[in-house]
Amino acid sequence: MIEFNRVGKSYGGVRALDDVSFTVGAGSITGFLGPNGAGKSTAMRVLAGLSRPSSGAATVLGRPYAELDRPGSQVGVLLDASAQHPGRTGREVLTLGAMMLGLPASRVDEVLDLVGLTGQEARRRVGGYSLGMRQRLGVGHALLGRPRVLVLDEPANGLDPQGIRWMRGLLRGLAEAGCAILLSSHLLHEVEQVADRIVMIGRGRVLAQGTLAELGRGRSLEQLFLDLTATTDRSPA
Ligand SMILES: Nc1ncnc2c1ncn2[C@@H]1O[C@H](COP(=O)(O)OP(=O)(O)OP(=O)(O)O)[C@@H](O)[C@H]1O
Repeated sequence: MIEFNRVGKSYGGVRALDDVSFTVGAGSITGFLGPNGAGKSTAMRVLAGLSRPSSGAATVLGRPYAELDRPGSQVGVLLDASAQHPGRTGREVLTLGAMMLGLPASRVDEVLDLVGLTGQEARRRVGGYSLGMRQRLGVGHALLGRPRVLVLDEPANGLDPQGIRWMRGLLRGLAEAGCAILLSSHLLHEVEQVADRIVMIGRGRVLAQGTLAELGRGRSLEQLFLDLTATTDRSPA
């Protein structure tokens, strides 16, 4: 459902992605890991059509994002939970999103319920939201069109323990319903619990991919991460 095929991306002399290939299938959650500056957000931006690859191709449901019919209904994207207009209320953000997708207003209430934002919270301006509330709103925005593919950049960042548990249940439920989920996170313990597969990158290159059992061979995800990234610098060449 998600496919990176030899994707490269350069910014001037900086090689942010170098020959990146992996897939995410229906009904599975892939944890996308790597140190700061490894290229995770760049890869997700390329996948969501916000940035052009310098080489190779990233496709969703067999096509580049920009060529999808009604992409917002097929692919849910959360790249920056703080990107929402601070002057709008949570309900306004979701209502505008629903209008863009041609969805009934009732979907806004369903989504608020799904992400655990109360009616009172939804009436507040996003500028006054905590990071955790913004994450819930961002996930809700991504889920509006009941997409089959989800691309989430650090959605658990800023959530409290209850929020993290809620997110885990939500993502597992979506995957069980057939959704393909690409999830970046620095919360390794969380990824360990929720992801079926791991793709680890460093300096823009895929360092390892597979199930944790295949890759870890008894090591925790944290130890695997530290072992694999010990030999790579944080930033691209
Ligand atoms: N618009 C840009 N212009 C120039 N360089 C960029 C741009 N976007 C990203 N980079 C560089 O590309 C590299 C990869 O950055 P990216 O944000 O994708 O990493 P990341 O793995 O998401 O990091 P983090 O875990 O810190 O979010 C970094 O060296 C970054 O400085």
